[in-house]
Amino acid sequence: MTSRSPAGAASAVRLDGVVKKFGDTTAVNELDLTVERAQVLALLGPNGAGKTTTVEMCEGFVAPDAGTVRVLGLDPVEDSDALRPRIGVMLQGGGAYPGSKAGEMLDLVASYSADPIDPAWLLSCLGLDEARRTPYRRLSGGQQQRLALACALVGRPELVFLDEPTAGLDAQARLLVWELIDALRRDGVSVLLTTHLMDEAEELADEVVIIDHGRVVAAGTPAEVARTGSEGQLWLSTSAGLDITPLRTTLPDGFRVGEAQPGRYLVEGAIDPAVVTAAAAWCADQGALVSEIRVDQRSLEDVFLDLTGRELRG
Ligand SMILES: Nc1ncnc2c1ncn2[C@@H]1O[C@H](COP(=O)(O)OP(=O)(O)OP(=O)(O)O)[C@@H](O)[C@H]1O
Repeated sequence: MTSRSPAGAASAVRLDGVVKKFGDTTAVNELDLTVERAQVLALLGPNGAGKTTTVEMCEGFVAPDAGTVRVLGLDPVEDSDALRPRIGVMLQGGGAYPGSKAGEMLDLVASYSADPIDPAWLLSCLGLDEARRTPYRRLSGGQQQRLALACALVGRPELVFLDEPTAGLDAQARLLVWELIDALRRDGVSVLLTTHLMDEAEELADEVVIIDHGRVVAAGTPAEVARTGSEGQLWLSTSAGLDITPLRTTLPDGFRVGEAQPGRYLVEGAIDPAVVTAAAAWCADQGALVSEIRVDQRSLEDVFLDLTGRELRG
């Protein structure tokens, strides 16, 4: 991935050749990853792929065995005091005192920040007005999740780490969190999120990185990743009996072209905009009018399963 940060500004997150081992297990293996400023990057991978370990290294909770980790240009372990006020961390159920009330908890986290967002306003944004005086242990799972998000955001961070931010939320709360993440990006906040939900990555992420066994197996925009290594299909409906040789000759090696049914032509291969243009031009050259062009898209989930396998992970 190329650096697209403004001149002088470090990327929000940059990992180069990062390795982390736990005994015989290599959780993260020569990982390179960049989150640009004001970008949402979704880190995807099956269970045990190394997502949490990667994020924990960025947060400074775990030190890498090799390679470099830079967050807002700083070393998250060495420079943790300088970094802490500038980042937001959403912990899964962690760090809470079970007896303390939701409002008190958020007020406490806000008190650590020089310029916090108004906690009452944030609770209201996240639909937690009524939960303000509720002890943490009495909050529903979805309310605890939204409170964790509020705690990550109350200090106006430049960069937020969100670990499965919508896991266990109902459809309404999920939409609310998606809108909030989108608003953060518009405000220039960078977001590194992990998720198991492909539609969440497709909806929110500027960049998607799929990791498996601690290595990157695909990276790019959701649309780019959905095209990764995939065979696509282009269907053209037009006059029957056209000469397909010119189209075959125009397309690079590896494409298959045929008339599947009279007047319905199928092109198989790595379909991109240039292939669609070539197919339309081929029809025009033969004086044939196209009544329909359809590209069968593969989903991010199809590609994810192709790359990481379909068997269950422990
Ligand atoms: N503290 C630890 N001690 C020993 N092994 C660990 C430790 N933390 C992680 N691992 C191992 O490292 C590998 C990567 O784990 P990690 O939690 O980073 O994966 P993940 O992608 O976040 O998985 P999940 O989607 O299940 O949360 C796994 O094999 C895990 O068992």
